Amino acid sequence: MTDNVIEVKNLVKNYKGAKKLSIDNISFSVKKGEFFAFLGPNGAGKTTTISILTTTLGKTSGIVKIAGFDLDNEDREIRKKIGIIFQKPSLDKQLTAEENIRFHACLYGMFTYRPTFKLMPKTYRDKVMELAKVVDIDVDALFNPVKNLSGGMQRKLEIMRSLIHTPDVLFLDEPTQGLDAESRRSLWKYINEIRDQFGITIFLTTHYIDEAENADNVCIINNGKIATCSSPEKLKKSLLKTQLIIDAENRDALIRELSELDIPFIIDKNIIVPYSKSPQKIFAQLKTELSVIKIHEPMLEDAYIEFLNKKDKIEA
Ligand SMILES: Nc1ncnc2c1ncn2[C@@H]1O[C@H](COP(=O)(O)OP(=O)(O)OP(=O)(O)O)[C@@H](O)[C@H]1O
Repeated sequence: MTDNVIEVKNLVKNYKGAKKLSIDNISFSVKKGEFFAFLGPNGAGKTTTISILTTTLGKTSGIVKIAGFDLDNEDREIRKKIGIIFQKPSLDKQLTAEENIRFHACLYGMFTYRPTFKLMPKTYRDKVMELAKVVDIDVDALFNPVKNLSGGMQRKLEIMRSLIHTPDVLFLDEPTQGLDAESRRSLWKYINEIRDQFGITIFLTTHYIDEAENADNVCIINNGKIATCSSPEKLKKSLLKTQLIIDAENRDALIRELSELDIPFIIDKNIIVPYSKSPQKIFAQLKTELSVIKIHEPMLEDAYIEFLNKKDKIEA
């Protein structure tokens, strides 16, 4: 038994009439409970991949398995195992928040439809209240038409709806697109809480690279091909050096000392000393009194940009 909840092998998508393959023979897997981020520039193939995995778009060839079910002949089972939050909200604005959830739950065959919340079974009512608490939607908002709710609230409601059938995998396609910084932060708070509480696997595509900083694994897709798959830490280590940012009142003396010690440095606003192991060794050698000491830890975004730049140079 494999503990992979998503397995993709040699996946190809050739849109009708397109000149090149949008997905060009990609393979990757995601373990149960993992937070997996799928990153790439515009047009790289993220939405195409996520649409195939969530059964909303047909593939040209390849094997896709979700929660042990084969996309080719078990797509109905797959739909029951996944929750989806799309780039564009897909709520019915005329209905109340709770009605949106109720229709969804009944569509999934979890409950028989009843015309009011009160007439729905207790298990449904309890689940709605439990999830409303997790995503911090108050009871009044639940029974309000969606059109009266803010963008952030609607996103929370979508999370609630995607979780009502307790999926194994939650697919998030650019979930924070169009949200302000505060709503982005609170949305992530709820997603993390959901991970902790339910152990759900998260498959994320995003333009905000910082949102993938805490991912267990990151795959970068470029021109329909997987460019690299790795943990954010490994990706950063393989591409970037940590930097020491230093300066001194007597800058000339510091520059002279670094040169004499053969320590590579860059003169910027301060003096940047790239290092790979420990900064201790560098400090131990310096006699000049320092006025600035900072350590710059590279962010995933730095590694991502470096990686795409390198690839462009190689391919040019
Ligand atoms: N319906 C379609 N017909 C033909 N080509 C398409 C279709 N949809 C997408 N493509 C092409 O497939 C490629 C991948 O597009 P896709 O939307 O999956 O990229 P993406 O990484 O999600 O981009 P973005 O971040 O801009 O949403 C692009 O070259 C795009 O032009």
